[in-house]
Amino acid sequence: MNKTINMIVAGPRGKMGREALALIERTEHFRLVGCIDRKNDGMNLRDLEGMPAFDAPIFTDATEAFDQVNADVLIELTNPHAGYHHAKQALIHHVRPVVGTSGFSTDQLQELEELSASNATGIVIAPNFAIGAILMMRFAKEAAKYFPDVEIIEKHHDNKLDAPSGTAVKTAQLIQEVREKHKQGHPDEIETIEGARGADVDGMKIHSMRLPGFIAQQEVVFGMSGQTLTINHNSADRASFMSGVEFAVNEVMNREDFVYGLENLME
Ligand SMILES: NC(=O)C1=CN([C@@H]2O[C@H](COP(=O)(O)OP(=O)(O)OC[C@H]3O[C@@H](n4cnc5c(N)ncnc54)[C@H](OP(=O)(O)O)[C@@H]3O)[C@@H](O)[C@H]2O)C=CC1
Ligand SMILES: O=C(O)C1=N[C@H](C(=O)O)C[C@H](O)C1
Repeated sequence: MNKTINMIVAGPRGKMGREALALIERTEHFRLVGCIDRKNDGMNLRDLEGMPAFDAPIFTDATEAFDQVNADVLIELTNPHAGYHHAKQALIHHVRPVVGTSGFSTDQLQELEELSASNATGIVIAPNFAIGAILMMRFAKEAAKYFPDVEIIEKHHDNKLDAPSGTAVKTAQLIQEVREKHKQGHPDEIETIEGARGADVDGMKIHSMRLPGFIAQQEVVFGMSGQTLTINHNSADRASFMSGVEFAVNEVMNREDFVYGLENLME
């Protein structure tokens, strides 16, 4: 039998937070001990339509939450500003964060890595929890060894705060490990409208679409003379992320280090 894992969820009323609460409810050894929300308007989680009936306390202050509740893991699903603060407070209190929130800067990631080391507390930051997205990134890295010209097109719902997506940034970083820096396209190309060629990472391009109707989709398009190769991943619902959240929570319990990307926890 698995040991019970006590959890705090940050962002419980959000689209991902709600899925995380449902995951906790259906997983025998997961237990919700608290939530961190932006506001506490007296509304209990059980008052919200479609939410599992938990009695866990809701905190608006992360420090207070970690001081008052005995938690093993923080599931962080808010926004880059709040998420960074929550993850930091969790590490300071020796609570292991599992972070889905995207949009952290390189400096913030480094600070969290240092804090994880100085507190000997594990943290998993997953730019994408969906197994298909992890495989898309792995296949893209493999393909980049043979196709050095590549552009990433990510498509998300129009409530997304960060661009490019965490997944696109991570994909570009994995490709960077095998691709030599070089400028793509015509050497003399000019943008007649600024931004037309997208964001630039060592000469490869990232394009971010934001439209209602999308949840999360990414295409990694490779090209060489006479052929193109497209690797496409689509999350059609947010439940697609939850097996990855479950996996990360179980794994982080055995870690005392900083892990950036679920692929680092897979064989
Ligand atoms: N790694 C992955 O696989 C995935 C990651 N994500 C990422 O997860 C994050 C959440 O996404 P999503 O659920 O779609 O976003 P939502 O906007 O639906 O939810 C975010 C929630 O966080 C709350 N919130 C905002 N500020 C704070 C705060 N200071 N303290 C506590 N709660 C706060 C919001 O409250 P309010 O509405 O009142 O502001 C809202 O309920 C994003 O960064 C997204 O990119 C999303 C999908 C998959
Ligand atoms: O905001 C989202 O929705 C998503 N965010 C993550 C990202 O930035 O890559 C993961 C997934 O794409 C959904």
